[in-house]
This record gives sequence, C-alpha cells and structure tokens, in this order.
Amino acid sequence: MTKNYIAGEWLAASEASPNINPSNTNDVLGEFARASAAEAERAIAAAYDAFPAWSRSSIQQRHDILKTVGDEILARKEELGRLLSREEGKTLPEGIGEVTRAAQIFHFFAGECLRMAGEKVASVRPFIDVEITREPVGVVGLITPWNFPIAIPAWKIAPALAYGNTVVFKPAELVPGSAHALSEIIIRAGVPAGVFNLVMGKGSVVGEAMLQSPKVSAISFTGSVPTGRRVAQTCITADPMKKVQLEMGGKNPMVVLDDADLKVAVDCAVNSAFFSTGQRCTASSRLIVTEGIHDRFVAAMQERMQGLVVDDALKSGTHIGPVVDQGQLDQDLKYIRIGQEEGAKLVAGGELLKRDAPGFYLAPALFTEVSNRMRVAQEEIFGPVATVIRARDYDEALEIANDTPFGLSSGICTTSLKYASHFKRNAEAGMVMVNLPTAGVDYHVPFGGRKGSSYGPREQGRYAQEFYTTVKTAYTFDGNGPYVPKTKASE
Ligand SMILES: NC(=O)C1=CN([C@@H]2O[C@H](COP(=O)(O)OP(=O)(O)OC[C@H]3O[C@@H](n4cnc5c(N)ncnc54)[C@H](OP(=O)(O)O)[C@@H]3O)[C@@H](O)[C@H]2O)C=CC1
Ligand SMILES: O=C(O)CCC(=O)C(=O)O
Repeated sequence: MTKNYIAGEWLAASEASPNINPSNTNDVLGEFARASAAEAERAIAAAYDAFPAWSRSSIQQRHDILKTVGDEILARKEELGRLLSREEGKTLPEGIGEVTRAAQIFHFFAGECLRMAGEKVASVRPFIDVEITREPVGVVGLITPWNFPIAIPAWKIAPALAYGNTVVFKPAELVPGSAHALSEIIIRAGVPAGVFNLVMGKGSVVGEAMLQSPKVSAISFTGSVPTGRRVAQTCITADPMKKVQLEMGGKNPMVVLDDADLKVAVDCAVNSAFFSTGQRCTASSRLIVTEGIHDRFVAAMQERMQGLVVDDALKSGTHIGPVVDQGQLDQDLKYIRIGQEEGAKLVAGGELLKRDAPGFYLAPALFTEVSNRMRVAQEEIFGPVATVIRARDYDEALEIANDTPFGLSSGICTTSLKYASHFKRNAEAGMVMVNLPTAGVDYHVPFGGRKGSSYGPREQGRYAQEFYTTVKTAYTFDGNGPYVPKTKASE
C-alpha cells in the first residue's frame, strides 16, 4: 500500500502516511504512499506515452475492461463498502451504496464505449461531405476529494478511459485505501501499462505537478472552492492551456412550504442536512421554511433529531458516522460558534460526543432564527450543521433560496404542482429536487451546478463526453464534380 501504480508497475513511494479510522483513531488502516513531484512526473510521462495506442484501442477492449471493473466492484461491494466506511466514516449502508453506485458507473460507461457516434452532414458546397467526430483529449489528471472516495473517482476514471484518454489519478490523502482498492481492480481488469496511473500524495505536490505539466491536457477536479479556483487559474494560464472541469461546494437550499407533508419535509431535511455527516456538496444546510409551518417543522425536526444515532460508522444501527478528521471537526465547531455569535439560536445538537472509542463524533446541530445574511447561512460548512430560515411566503422563500454564491442543488417540499413547477424553472441551481433530499443523485444523468459550485462541462451520464472528448470537423471533397469555392457556394 506504500506503492503507487506508475507505467504498469507498483513502485515504492519516497514517503508514506498513515490512514486513520475517524470512528476510532486508534485504528490505523495502514501506511499509504505519498509520492514526490518526480514520481508524479513519471506517471504523467507514462500516461503521455500510452495515449497514442489507447486512443486508437478498440471500443470492445475498452468496454470489456470497464465491464470487468464494474463486475468485480459489485461482487465485492460489502468488503469495499466496509473499507470505505472505516476510512471515511460514512455508515456501512452508505458505504455499500456508494460502492454499488461506482460499479453501476463503470457498467454505464462500458455501454457508452459501444455507443460512440459522430455525425455526417451535407456541406453547403457540392461533392463535399462533413463529418463531426469526437476524439479523446489526451492525458487527463483526476483530482478527487475524500467525501466520496470510490464514486467520485469512478465517475471521472470510467468516462476518461471509455472515451480513449489516459489517466493520472490523484485521490485525497485522507482516503488512500479506497483509491488503492479501486486501482487494483482497474489494473486487474487489464488496462495496458501507462493507461491508468495511481499517484497518492499531497495535493500541493502531486496535484501541482499535474497542473504544471504540459503533457497533461485536461484536469477534472472535485473539492473546495479555493483549491478549485487555483486549479482553474493554473489550467487557463498554462501553456498550452488545459481543459478544466470543477465541481466545488454548495450551500444548498431546501424550501418547505405551508402545504408540505410534514413527515416528507422532515425526512428530506434530516437526510439532506445530516446523513453522510453533512459531508456532501449536495447537502442542504439552509432550510427555508414558510411562516405557517415553521414552528411545527422545527418541533418535528427536534423530535426526529433526538432519535438519530451518532456512532461508529460500522456499527449496525448507526445513522450518522463521525466527522472525517480533526480539521473538518474544527471547522464544524468553528461555524457553530460563529452561528451563536451571529445571534442564531442553537435548538439541537452541536456538542461533541463520547463513544466507546476515540473518534470525531459531533451531535448534528440545528439553528433557528437565522437570517440569510449570516455566515452560517452563506458559507459552506461541510458538516452536520443546518440552519432554519423563516420566509413569509413562497416568493420570499425562492428569493432566499437563490440568494447564495453557490448553485449546485436546490429542493422544495410542497404538495402544490403550481409551486413545484415554478421552483423547478426558477431555482438557480444545476439540480432541483421536489419532495426529495437535495443529495443522492442518479448515476446516469448530468451532475453539476451553477455560479460558484461548478465550472466547465457537466459530469456523469452521456454529458461526460463534453469534457472527456474534443470535437473534430472533417471536410472531404470526393472529386465527383468540380470543386466549388466557398465564396461561390454562398452566392
Ligand atoms: N464539492 C465537493 O464535493 C467537496 C467539497 N469539499 C470542500 O472542501 C473543504 C476542504 O476539503 P479538502 O478535501 O481539503 O478540499 P481540497 O479542495 O483541499 O481537496 C480536494 C482535492 O484537491 C487536492 N488539492 C489540494 N491542494 C491542491 C493543489 N494546490 N493543487 C491540486 N490539487 C490540490 C487535495 O489533495 P489532498 O487533500 O490530498 O492534499 C484533494 O485531492 C471541505 O470542508 C468542503 O467545504 C470537500 C470535499 C468534496
Ligand atoms: O449527493 C450525491 O449523490 C453526490 C454528492 C457528491 O458528489 C459530493 O458531495 O461530492
């Protein structure tokens, strides 16, 4: 595990770092590789050299490899789910669910390999055909976060390989175990040497090496806004410029209207705000609730939160696992203090919890009397901390929902078709949910947002080809008649 996979070989890294279970910090999952910039450059060179052959490989070969990867992930979903939950802290059902989703993503893109199509169109000139095709981009650098350690790598690696690119994969340092296990499966499925490279290490070293290398043509990044901005700036000012795709934060609103089914609204809010310990970019931490249901909603939330079990991610019966690490816990606690200082009322949770083993346990927190101008209502916390914002009516709720620098996901709970339809059209977000949690998306449709949440083409589903391919338009004069210059043709 202290090795990276570079140019078809597992190579010992110059350094290693421990992988710690956030449910029990005495439990060390192992030591994992921490690559140097030189090791990253070696992986990039290998991917660059492997590109010409892989970009022309048969779609059958690519299909078979991706299908085999999906099959093995699915066959081992319990074991991989356990590993994921142990290193990241989401509950075992969430971990197994994520692993299953990763398998489905590989299966989906295996199918996409066989559906690659271009267009043949008539030219405006006689005896000329125009063909529009898609070609792979080259070496793609994939930089992934810790909160979906298998699914996010899957939804970047699978389309990258399917469309004929070669890959350098840099997972987040906090979750090397899942990255290592996924990489072993990809390698076992038969990717040729150099086509797929795993480089575990620090973002500031390995990530930077990818950003600086002229051999990398495109970067797909998921993570925080500050790092995302830096990635984009570097890609755009690089020579040659790189294609870039960013998925960053969210401060997703969930509107609850007077006519909502209270049980549905509370289910959606608890899931959106607290499941996966609130560590989802699609989590909702802004619950915007209209006057007529506000007090009943808050009371029902408080009651429901009393029954939430926060404990070891692997224990059966746990609803919410620990926060991922001390740094994230400090951030959550900092925002709980900020909320109190800003005058919001903490009506549930927010305290550290002791469990059988030392871990990062935080009781999910709910604030009321929140104004949308408060920092807790505007800044991404990325933990189990939710705010309730009171709205006069639907119009004000929509205005508040859209009043954020982010635009990833947006939800509404209502039994009114009129308001649901209006919200779907007017929510300034890439994804809109009606009577559903803001988090938990399908794997075969586009994923991404607007404003400060995303940049570049969407991920997932067929839309992934926008990023992982580049369009070529080819003109052929067939010689069956006289060549007619463009100027004449348009006369
Ligand atoms: N939109 C989303 O899905 C996610 C959003 N976040 C947000 O980000 C915050 C911090 O999480 P964190 O994981 O630290 O997010 P980061 O943005 O720091 O990390 C995301 C990835 O980028 C890498 N990275 C860090 N610095 C650089 C760099 N200079 N160049 C290239 N790559 C780099 C990281 O490497 P490494 O960490 O290994 O050094 C990691 O693989 C969270 O609190 C949350 O607000 C976090 C996760 C997912
Ligand atoms: O909500 C989901 O299903 C996906 C969330 C996600 O991708 C993220 O938090 O990074």
